[in-house]
Amino acid sequence: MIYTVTLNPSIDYIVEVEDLQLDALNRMKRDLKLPGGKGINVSRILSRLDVPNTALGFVGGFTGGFIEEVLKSESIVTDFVNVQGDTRINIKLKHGQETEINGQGPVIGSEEADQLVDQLAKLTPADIVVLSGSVPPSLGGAFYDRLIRVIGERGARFVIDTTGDALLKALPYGPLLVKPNHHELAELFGVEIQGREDLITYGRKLLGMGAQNVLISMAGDGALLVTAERVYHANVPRGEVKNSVGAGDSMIAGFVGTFSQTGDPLSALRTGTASGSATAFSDDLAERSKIESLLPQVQVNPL
Ligand SMILES: Nc1ncnc2c1ncn2[C@@H]1O[C@H](COP(=O)(O)OP(=O)(O)O)[C@@H](O)[C@H]1O
Ligand SMILES: O=P(O)(O)OC[C@H]1O[C@](O)(COP(=O)(O)O)[C@@H](O)[C@@H]1O
Repeated sequence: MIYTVTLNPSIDYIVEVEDLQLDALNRMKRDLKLPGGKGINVSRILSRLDVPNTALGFVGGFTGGFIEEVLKSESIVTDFVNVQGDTRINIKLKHGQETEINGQGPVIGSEEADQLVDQLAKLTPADIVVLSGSVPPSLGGAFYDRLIRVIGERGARFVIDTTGDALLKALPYGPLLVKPNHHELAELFGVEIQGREDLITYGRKLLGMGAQNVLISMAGDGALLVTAERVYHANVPRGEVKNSVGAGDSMIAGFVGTFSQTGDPLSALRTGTASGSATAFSDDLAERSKIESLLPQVQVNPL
């Protein structure tokens, strides 16, 4: 079974304006409220690809209720811990460019945190846990460490998609996959990345630090998969970009779903890339039909 963990879910409030004027009244051209948070996005795509999974994490208030309702309507299995405060609302402002303002999230108490840890204490070696997104400040910087130690004790595997220190601290535990985008990779090492060779160099550093597979996503330029054996490039299909929020999460879902079924990192890379692009070409996360229609256009080549 695949479990996704979203410590800090969100409603993604997507707002489109024609021409953003600062310090003035702007009127929305279009708006859309979607359940969000990285692990929740992974669960939605896994379910569309018919990969059994359960979404874990913390939800609260009317915003948390909205998320649970939408996931239920999509027949997604959830086992969230309920918290007192409201799940955050993240603003995704489209004004020719995409500007994002993400909230901090509600306070998570220590008993609530313990409940999530207890859920992971029931894992088996056949399970994969996808740990995705930021950690609410009230949980403290070491919370992922705590979860990863429990996952390790149970013999299960894990994927981690987060940034900075939380990601660096997870590497010695041997994550099955990490997926920084090219900007996050540069930030992680405090460097400027000039081209593909630099990306590969820093991708290999992550392997050396413990990751089993490093997937570097490059938005419209596709992705690189760095493994112990080789480096592969996947191109992106052609299409009109509508909303790239959740493209990275969709890529992780496509990769992990296929990898869990085939053990083959190359077909996982193809499905991951098609899933990421299918979401970038959709208003909400991609539908399965869109992912399948793009798959034939994705080619994976060794470098
Ligand atoms: N503009 C785009 N055109 C085509 N595919 C895209 C585009 N943006 C994202 N994707 C797809 O989604 C994947 C992840 O996107 P990316 O923006 O790199 O991740 P993140 O959302 O984590 O920043 C890319 O590798 C690609 O397959
Ligand atoms: O937990 P964070 O880092 O604040 O990110 C949460 C945001 O990331 C998203 O999951 C989208 O992530 P990606 O675009 O990287 O796939 C949104 O749904 C959500 O608003």
